Amino acid sequence: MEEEENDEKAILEQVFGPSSSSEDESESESESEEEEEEEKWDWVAIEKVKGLWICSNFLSHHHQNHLLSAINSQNWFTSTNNNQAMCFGNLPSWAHQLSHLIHTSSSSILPHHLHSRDPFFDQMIVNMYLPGQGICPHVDLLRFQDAIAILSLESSCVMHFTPVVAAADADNSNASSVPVLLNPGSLVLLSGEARYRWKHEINRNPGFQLWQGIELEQSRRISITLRKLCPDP
Ligand SMILES: O=C(O)CCC(=O)C(=O)O
Ligand SMILES: [Fe+2]
Repeated sequence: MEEEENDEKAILEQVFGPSSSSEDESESESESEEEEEEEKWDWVAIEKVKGLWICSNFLSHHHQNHLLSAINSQNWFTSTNNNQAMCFGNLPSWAHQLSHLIHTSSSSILPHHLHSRDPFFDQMIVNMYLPGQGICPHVDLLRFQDAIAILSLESSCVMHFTPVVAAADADNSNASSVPVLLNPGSLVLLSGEARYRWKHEINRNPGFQLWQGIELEQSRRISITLRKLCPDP
């Protein structure tokens, strides 16, 4: 167990630098200590959606900032008409290391046949959403294997999951929609039913981003989706 924790720490340091390094001058010592705490990953199963897990504290503020700097240095979103970047096969080193980190953290929640595949992920989409922008209900393409990870950065949002097979009573379809809060630094993992039998959606139109009755304030949101392609037929 202790060995596993050391392993996690080593990976985090490799990816983001030592957590004690204070690149952000405004970061106080007590905040750094808090972030050390945050490196313990708490996976929570979303009960109604089998195979859906969230870790709200997957990355500390410090590590989110490192990741955002790495994304910014790719210059993907400097032009206003570009809001998506895709990589196949050769992921940038920071994404490769993020994949490694997700792999390490998910050993107890993913079925063995998914956790043991190599490479764990070989495809990445980075999406940039301005306030009001989201993604329509969908199931990810079947060209991707099971087990999909989505990391959120910058702005919180609510992702809704709805069953692919709609409830017989159409009026009741809202009742079976399951909201999940994706805060910055959170990671969701979808496998099995969550990946194949539920659609996911982010509606950031005014009035739709409600969490516990309160409308979330929106700013730019960046997400990193990691998946693995199916082998060629
Ligand atoms: O941006 C997100 O959080 C979700 C992205 C997504 O579902 C997709 O690219 O298939
Ligand atoms: Fe998706």
